[in-house]
Amino acid sequence: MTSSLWTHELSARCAQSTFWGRLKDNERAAFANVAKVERYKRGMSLMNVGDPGSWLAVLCVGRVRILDGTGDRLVAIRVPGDIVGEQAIIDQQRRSAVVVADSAVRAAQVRAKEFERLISAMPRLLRVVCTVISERLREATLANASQNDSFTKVVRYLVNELERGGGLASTNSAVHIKSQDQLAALLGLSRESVVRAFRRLRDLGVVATRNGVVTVCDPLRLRVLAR
Ligand SMILES: Nc1ncnc2c1ncn2[C@@H]1O[C@@H]2COP(=O)(O)O[C@H]2[C@H]1O
Repeated sequence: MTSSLWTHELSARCAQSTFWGRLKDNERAAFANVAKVERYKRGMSLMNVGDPGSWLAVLCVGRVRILDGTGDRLVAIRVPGDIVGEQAIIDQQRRSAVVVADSAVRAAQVRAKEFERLISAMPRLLRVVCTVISERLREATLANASQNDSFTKVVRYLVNELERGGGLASTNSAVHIKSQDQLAALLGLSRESVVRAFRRLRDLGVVATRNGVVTVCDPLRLRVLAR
């Protein structure tokens, strides 16, 4: 695949909140210029905990699971436009997690040295990497603080409803709730905590709410928040 083809397709499809979605055209072109697209079959490992990190990648096609050191716990799911393997390049430590292809994957890989050159020439790239890492930290803080609290209950309720309807994988699936009062009663929560949970989910860009219909805009992120 020529670089102009994959960059064009990825730019058209990826979410604005991803690493690639945040880049300017000239930054995308510079990245693509030094990247090599590699293919992985479902189940193949891209990275293992403890490996030295000599490259990072932007996912072009497919999705990957991020698993913790035991290889058992799902930490995150990354989708086209997301960057993986950036931590070992930034802090020059070993790989922090296992990265496994969850489908057929294509990833545009850039070697550490090339990436160093890119960020020297285009320092904003480093800021974009920092933004992505900062968002991840925020999510982790939120997930930690909210284990088994009202937020998690609301998130898990939405995940269950989507799974029942078979819609977890697709974006913009709808969950119908009669009212926030009734949902609060169903989950044994106060109305205020349900309102707060939906506000957080809207702020994170995970759901939109309107007239008793909850539209799940980012089902993968919802799944990760439910863990
Ligand atoms: N909590 C997380 N959320 C999303 N991605 C992660 C998380 N932890 C590790 N990763 C990714 O998994 C990669 C494993 O290799 P690195 O440590 O180089 O870089 C890591 C990140 O790109």
